Formats: sequence, C-alpha cells, structure tokens
Amino acid sequence: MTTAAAVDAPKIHKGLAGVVVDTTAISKVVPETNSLTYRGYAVQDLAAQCSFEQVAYLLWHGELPTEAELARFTEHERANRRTDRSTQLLLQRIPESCHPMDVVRTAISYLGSEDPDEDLSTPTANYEKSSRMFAVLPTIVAADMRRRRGQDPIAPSLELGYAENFLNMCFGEVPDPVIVRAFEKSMVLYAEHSFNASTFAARVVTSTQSDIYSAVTAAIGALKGSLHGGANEAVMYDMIEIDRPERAIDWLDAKLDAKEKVMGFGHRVYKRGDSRVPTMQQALIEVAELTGENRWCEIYSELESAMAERTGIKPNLDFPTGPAYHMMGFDIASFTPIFVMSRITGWTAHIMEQAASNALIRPLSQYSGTPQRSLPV
Ligand SMILES: CC(=O)SCCNC(=O)CCNC(=O)[C@H](O)C(C)(C)COP(=O)(O)OP(=O)(O)OC[C@H]1O[C@@H](n2cnc3c(N)ncnc32)[C@H](O)[C@@H]1OP(=O)(O)O
Ligand SMILES: O=C([O-])CC(=O)C(=O)O
Repeated sequence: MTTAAAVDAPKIHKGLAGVVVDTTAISKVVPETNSLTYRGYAVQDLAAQCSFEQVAYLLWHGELPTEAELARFTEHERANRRTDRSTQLLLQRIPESCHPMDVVRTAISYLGSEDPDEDLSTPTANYEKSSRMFAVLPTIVAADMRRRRGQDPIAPSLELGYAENFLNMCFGEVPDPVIVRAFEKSMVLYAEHSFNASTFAARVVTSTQSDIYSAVTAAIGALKGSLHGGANEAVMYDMIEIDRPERAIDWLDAKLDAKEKVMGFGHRVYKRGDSRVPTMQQALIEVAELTGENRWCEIYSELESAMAERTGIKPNLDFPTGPAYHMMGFDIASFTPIFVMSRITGWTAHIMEQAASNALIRPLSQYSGTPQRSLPV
C-alpha cells in the first residue's frame, strides 16, 4: 500500500543526474548520436581544422573569427601572457608538496585580489578578465612544472602561437609539429562540455553575483577531483602501475573484483562512448609513432577491450589524453592544470552566459534527519 507520505515525497535526482537546469547556447552534447558541437560546429572538425585561439574566440563570441579579428585576438592574448613580479614571487612561495592544481587555484584567486575591478561584472569587464586568465594560465602552469623540476621559468614568447609557446615554456624548445598538433587538439577537445561538474560550480558561484575569479576558483576545485578532470592523471598512474600490456587484464580484473572505479572509463552523459575519444585516440597513436613508444597504446587497447567485454563501459576523453600527455613529456601532476588552461574558455563562456540571464541556483533537498524535537530541560 502506498502511504500519503510516499506519494508526497519528491523524486530525488541524486547527483542531479538527468536534470535539465537551464538552457545554453555554447555547446551541445548528444549522447544518442555521439556528437558534441561548440556553437554549432562539430568538435572533431574544430580539432582537425582550427587553432585553439580560434576555438576560444568561437566559444566567447559565438562565431569563428575573421582574419582581422583573429589577428587582434592573438595580439591581445600574446600581450597578456606575462605574469607580474608579485605573482612570480607568490608562485615561488607555494609549497612544492602541494598539488599543481592548488597552484593554479591560488594563482587565479591572487589575480582576482590584484584586480582593482575584481567586482565589476559587466560583459566587457568579464570578457577582459577571461582573456587575461586564458593568456596567463600557460605561463603559470609551465613555470610551476619547471620549478618542480628544479628549472628556472622560461618567459613567454611574443612570436609563437598559443600551443607552441606553452610547449616552449615547458621544455625550452618547440617540439615536433606532430606533438604541437596533438597537444592543440587536446586543448580543443577539453575546452567545453556543457553543464559538467566544474562548469556547473562556476555557474552556481556566478548566480550569487560573485566575481569571475571566485567562480573560476570554484571550478578549478571541482575539476581537480578524480571523478572529473583529475582522471587524466589517475589514468597515467594506473598505466605506470600496470607497466606491461600482458599485465593489463589481471590488473583490470582485480580492480573490478574490488568494486573500484577504473579511471578514464565511463561518463555521466555518454553511455555509448565519448564523442571526443576517437580524435584524441588518433592523436595518441600519432604521438606514439613519433616517439616509438608503443607500450602505452598496447596497455590502452588491452584495457579498452577487456573493459568493454566485462562491463560494456567505454573510455572517456581522459583515457587517451593521459598517455598522450605523458609521451609529450609533461609531468603527470600537471595534466589537470593543462586541462584548466583549456577549460578556462568554456568556464568563462558559461560564467558570462549565466551573468547575462541570471537566476540564483538553489535546489531543494529532502530532510532525512531526526524529526523535530524539544531541547532537554
Ligand atoms: C573529463 C571528465 O570529467 S570525464 C570523466 C572522468 N572520470 C573518470 O574517468 C572516473 C571514472 N568514472 C566514473 O567514476 C564514472 O563513470 C563517472 C563518475 C564519470 C560517471 O558515472 P555516473 O554517471 O555517476 O555513473 P555511476 O558512477 O553511478 O556508474 C554506473 C554504474 O557503472 C559503473 N561504473 C561507471 N564507471 C565506472 C568505471 N570507470 N569503472 C568501473 N565501474 C564503473 C558503476 O560502478 C555503476 O555500477 P553499479 O550500477 O553496478 O553500481
Ligand atoms: O561532461 C562531463 O560530465 C565531464 C566531461 O566529460 C567534461 O567536463 O569534459
């Protein structure tokens, strides 16, 4: 028999799964057709044909830039790459024992505290702040990676494009064009993905009329977790633990028997595979062919097919990106900060969209605690 209380009980959408909370004109994820578009363009086409600067412009403006618009955009981006002295000193003081995601989170928070117009949230002000964060983040991530290696930072170049400049600041040279293109594709693929957890965190903060730096800081915190952006690091640690392709299946079975999550697999929205994986998997293969290191691709294939056989669960974007970044030469702990460098575009596009059509985000909960009672006398 259904009780009156059960009839009245609201349906709980744990983790907001399946709940549509707002509209967005920035990107569209269609799990049924395995497609993802940014402002109407298929992400695969953007990854194949566009620079990351063009995609950033597209996400913010809704249209791809003309040549003249791109020239102005690029000039502005390059002019904003440098960190100031006080940011450099701050970055040197953050303990190396902390995760590099803590460094980018702190750096963005500090940028906010330095901005005399921190609380100015007009569309123009927010666009300017977004552009600055976009331009300066690679300098911060590269300097932190080098610091942990005991190396001095390399100043940004005004001559190089976004991807080449970042790689140069990390490694002291621009690597082979295969690496540059694979890296740039990863930037395009990571840039935007509708109401994922970190973007939603940014929108929640924005909805209270807080400032853009606070919203991005919250988003960085959300991305750090291993169920979200942190998975790209976890994938590589797992692959290193597996070590050899012939050990992959036993490793996987032990994980599944222990009811542990296999990092880099599964997705809240895609249940038939992540639309971005084929493009990134191809980039991974190209990087492996260049470096001559087949081990990670072999472990990849073993895990992918055994996971499909045992659970039907497919890889997400973090699965090919982890080993690709490793072979490009990045330190594993910097993988998620690199994701931040890309997703700053999507986050800030959403922050501006939320601010332009705001409603405080405040869902309801159903109380499950002790019924009301009196204080002891
Ligand atoms: C860029 C990104 O953020 S992509 C996501 C990166 N995150 C990861 O790779 C972490 C590993 N994956 C996961 O934890 C999950 O797939 C998530 C969190 C991403 C999405 O999961 P949800 O939609 O919340 O589904 P949920 O976690 O409830 O899983 C549903 C079922 O599939 C299983 N499952 C889902 N993903 C995995 C996985 N990676 N390994 C093992 N089992 C899994 C769950 O155990 C659960 O099984 P059950 O019904 O028997 O309990
Ligand atoms: O959409 C999600 O839930 C996670 C994801 O793939 C992303 O943020 O790129």
